[in-house]
Formats: sequence, C-alpha cells, structure tokens
Amino acid sequence: MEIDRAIMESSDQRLRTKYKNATYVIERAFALYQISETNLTSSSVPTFSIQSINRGKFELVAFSFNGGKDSTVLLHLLRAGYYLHKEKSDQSCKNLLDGTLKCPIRTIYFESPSAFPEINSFTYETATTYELQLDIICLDFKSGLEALINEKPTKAIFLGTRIGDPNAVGQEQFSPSSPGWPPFMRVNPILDWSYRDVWAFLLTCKVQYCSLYDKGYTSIGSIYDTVPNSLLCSGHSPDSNENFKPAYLLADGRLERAGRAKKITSKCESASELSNGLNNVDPHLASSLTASIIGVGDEILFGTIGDKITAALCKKLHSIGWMVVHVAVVRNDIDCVAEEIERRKSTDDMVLLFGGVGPLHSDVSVAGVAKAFGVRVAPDEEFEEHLRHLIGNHCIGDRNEMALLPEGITELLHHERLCVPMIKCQNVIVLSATNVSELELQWDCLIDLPNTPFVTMAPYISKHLSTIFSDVEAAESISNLRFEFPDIHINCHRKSRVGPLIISFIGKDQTRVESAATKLSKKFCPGSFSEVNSE
Ligand SMILES: Cc1cc2nc3c(=O)[nH]c(=O)nc-3n(C[C@H](O)[C@H](O)[C@H](O)COP(=O)(O)O)c2cc1C
Ligand SMILES: Nc1ncnc2c1ncn2[C@@H]1O[C@H](COP(=O)(O)OP(=O)(O)OP(=O)(O)O)[C@@H](O)[C@H]1O
Ligand SMILES: [Mg+2]
Repeated sequence: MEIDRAIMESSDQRLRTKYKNATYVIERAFALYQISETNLTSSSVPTFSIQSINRGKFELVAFSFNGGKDSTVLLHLLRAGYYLHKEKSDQSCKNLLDGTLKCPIRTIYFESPSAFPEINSFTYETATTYELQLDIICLDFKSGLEALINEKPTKAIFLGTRIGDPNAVGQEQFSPSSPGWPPFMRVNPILDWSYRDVWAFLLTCKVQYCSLYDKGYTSIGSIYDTVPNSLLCSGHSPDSNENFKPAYLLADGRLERAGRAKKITSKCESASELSNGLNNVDPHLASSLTASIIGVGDEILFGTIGDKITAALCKKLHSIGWMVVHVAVVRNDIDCVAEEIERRKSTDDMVLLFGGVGPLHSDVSVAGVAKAFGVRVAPDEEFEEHLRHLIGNHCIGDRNEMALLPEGITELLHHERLCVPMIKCQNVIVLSATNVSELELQWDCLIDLPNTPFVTMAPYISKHLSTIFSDVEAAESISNLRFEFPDIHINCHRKSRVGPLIISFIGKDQTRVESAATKLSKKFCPGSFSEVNSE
C-alpha cells in the first residue's frame, strides 16, 4: 500500500512515529465501531438534506472530510489504517499493495455556500478517486449530525482536528461529542500532529492536496474569513497581484491561522486594552480596580487541602489598593475553568488563576484560559526553552505539553528571580505557585516588573475591633454606621456563635477608618471594644 510504504521508507523518524500512532488509533476505532458491512436497507433512504453519492456499505463509523489539508492527511491515514486492519484479518489483502487502495468508509461533507470553489472541487474529485461513499450535508454541523444519526446509526466520526485548533481544547484521541450535541465518539487520530508533521506527511506520500495551499493559504475556513497567509507573501507580481509561497514553506506552524479572521469578542478586546493600558492609569482615578481569584483544584473541593493561597493573594491585592470582588474554586475540568474565566475576565480588571498548572492530567488551567478566549493552544518555543532549562528533557512525548500556550494572546512575564516566566493572557494571569511562599515570590516579581500589569494605588487600611457584645446587641449600631461611612467597608465575623464578634473597618483613608471605629466604640460603654490584629 503506497502510503504505508512511503512512510516506512522515509528517514523521518518523527513522522514514522506519528504515523504509527495515528494508524493505531484508526485500527482500534475500526475494531471498536465497525461491526459489519451490511447492505443498506430501504429504511435508510436519505432525507431531503442529505444527498447520497455512491453509497454501498453500512458502517458505524464515518469520516468528516472537507478537502482541507488536515482532513486530506486523515483520508490517507484511514486508507492505510484500513489496509493494516484488513491485512491482519485477511491475508488476501496483501495484493492491494500496489493498487490504489479504496477505503469504503462513509464520508460526510458539510457543504456551505461560503466554501471556496477549489475546496468543493477538490473534495468531490478526491471522493471519486478513492470511491468514498460521500454524504453531502447542507445543514449546520449540529442539525446535520442530528439528521445523519437519525438516518443511520453512527457511533464514531473521524476528524482531522489537531491540538492547536480552537475546537481541540480539551479533546483527546477519543472524545465523546459535547453536551448538547448528538451522541457519537469523535475520533481524532492526528490530534498531536504539528503543522510541520502535516506537510511532511503530504509531501512524503506525494498525495494531492487542495490547490489553495500552493497559493499561500495555510488554513482554510470560509471565503469570508480566509486570505493567504501574509507571512508567505513573496512580493508583487507584474500584474500587481501579490505572490505567495506554498503553505508548506511556512516556517513557524504557530502562525498557521494568520490568514484567518479572529473570533475574539469585543468584550475581550476591551478587557485587553484595559489590562495593557493599566500602567497609565492615574492612581487616584483608578481607585476602584477590581480583581477576582480563581483556584483550580479538586483537592480543595474534596477538602484534602485547605486553600491558603487565596487569603494571601487577597492581602497582597489589598496592599496595592485593589479590591477583590470574587473568589472561586473550580474543578480540574477545562470547561469549568473556561466558564469561570469567561465570566470574570469581562467584569473584572484582572483575573488571577492558580492551581492546575503542570504536566498532570488534572493540569487544565492553561487550556481553560485558551477556551475562555476562544483561541487554540500552540507550542511556545520560548516557554519550552525555559522549561527545558528547568526540567531537562524529561517531558512526555515529542513535545512538552506544558509549553502549549494560548495562541496570539499570551505574554510571558520575565523576572530574573523566576526560573520560568509567568503567563499572562490579556487580563488573566496564571500563577504556578503551589504554596504561600511560592506565591509571595511570584507576587513580588509581578509587582517589580517594569511592565507590571498591576498599577499600585493607595492601599486598603484596616482596623479590627473585638467585642464581647453579641451580634444581636451590636447589629443596629453597626448597621447605622454604614450610612455615615459609605466609603468604609464594615465587615463582621464571629469567632463562634456566642462571641467574640470581630468588626473590621477597611478603607483607603486612615482618618476615616479611625473615625468609624471610634464612633462605634463610643456607642457602648468604655472597654467594650479592644483592637485586634487580622488573622
Ligand atoms: C463531525 C463533526 C463533529 C463535531 N462535533 C462537535 C462537538 O461534539 N462539539 C462541538 O462543540 N463542536 C463540534 N463540532 C464543531 C467543530 O468543533 C467546529 O465548530 C467546526 O469544526 C467548525 O470550526 P470553525 O468554527 O472554526 O469553522 C463538530 C464538527 C464536525 C464536522
Ligand atoms: N465542512 C466540513 N465538512 C466536513 N468536515 C469538516 C468540515 N469542516 C471541518 N471539518 C472537520 O473538522 C476538521 C478540522 O477542520 P480544520 O479546518 O481545522 O482542518 P482542515 O480543514 O482539514 O485543514 P485547514 O486547517 O487547512 O483548514 C477537518 O479535518 C474535518 O475533519
Ligand atoms: Mg479548514
């Protein structure tokens, strides 16, 4: 089989490993889901939305093909995987080695009026060449998949999703469809392939790909949001059109989507502008900057450990005049992290995230940040270099997954006292501290940076009084005081149900804080209140 032979004869060891892993996933998926090859029954007549071409076999797996480079790679891997799968079960398959192996897999293409004509024609020609059983679906993805699954049982769908794609966040090689989507298994055999791997495969196998890639397109969406990648522009031709080099010459695969329009919402943009411009804010005007803190950790939610970092961070933020308005602890789950960040990044000036940073399966914070901003994670070579100095070459696989950072929005915050820079994505800062002393170091560095994201304002000053009066006895006087001192935060907490009661006065003006405390003391007989330190 020509694909298998081309890869096995290639000297590219990395490509061979990628190929073996991908075809292994494909073979397992065939074994899991392709139960039999039964003829279609009359009940499987296509609905108005699905036009069927050349359908012959009935399987529980389908291939989502759109003529793009990633799905073209997948097509040939599926052909190779089918051959390897057949080879094991049927020795007569050996004679397929030299012919063009057809893979009779059900193939779905979501056709759209905004697709490039070159993509459409390449898709149809390829389907004919390889005798794919093509279903053309003219609905949106979700409704189309619903219609498809209603019409024919479909347990699994192969996709050419790769780890850097915006939609890949949180996915694995086998990922169930998302909540709210019809139920099927998404099978992503090339999830861990890089841009370079994709081109190494297509060129090594000498297979055809869509002509747009030779005209400087590096990732293809719709005609409305896709242009050639300007990084491949090689000047102007005599007829004043720009000339572009082919996609495989793009040196930095992280910039694969540079020709695609960004999907970041205006909310994010304004948050970004704010966070980038904070250093210019007048400290007096900026007296109401707010922060929220998000801890990521099942260990906190299970009560395995107590969270001391949040309390320490609140104190640090108050010491530079910032108000902490929201604290949350969420599970080590990408969607939980993303949802929380999504909410906070648009309401607060800065979001601080800790926990869930590292190489473990539970370390999902950075992926959660990417998902919240709707961007993909992509290998960051600079960050990888720092990690290599720290941990040597002990990373898992070909790449250090810790070096996958949200693309296009990540700023690395360097400080000479830190072995690895901190990660800032617009107004979200990811702290890798795992205890209070590490947090203190990172905080000191953050504040010390010439381009610190934190403007230092008048600090919050606090005074804490303890009283032997019960909450019932003190309640009315404290409540009245709030109207007289609206600029002072008056918080109460009890050491126990029977006392003592601690009243805290917190504000930016020392005199006002003192006056509020004195006023309350005077409402009761002398000696009823004593000053205490905060915890
Ligand atoms: C076969 C197939 C299955 C999909 N399954 C899901 C899914 O389970 N969850 C989801 O959020 N999106 C799903 N999508 C949508 C994709 O994640 C993504 O939105 C789509 O590839 C379009 O990308 P674009 O928005 O960048 O154009 C699916 C798409 C296809 C073609
Ligand atoms: N219109 C579509 N019809 C069928 N499958 C699709 C469609 N759009 C996306 N897919 C599936 O989603 C995968 C990821 O899409 P994506 O656009 O990232 O990759 P691609 O189109 O193969 O390559 P490129 O990144 O160069 O555009 C595809 O490989 C394909 O499996
Ligand atoms: Mg595409």
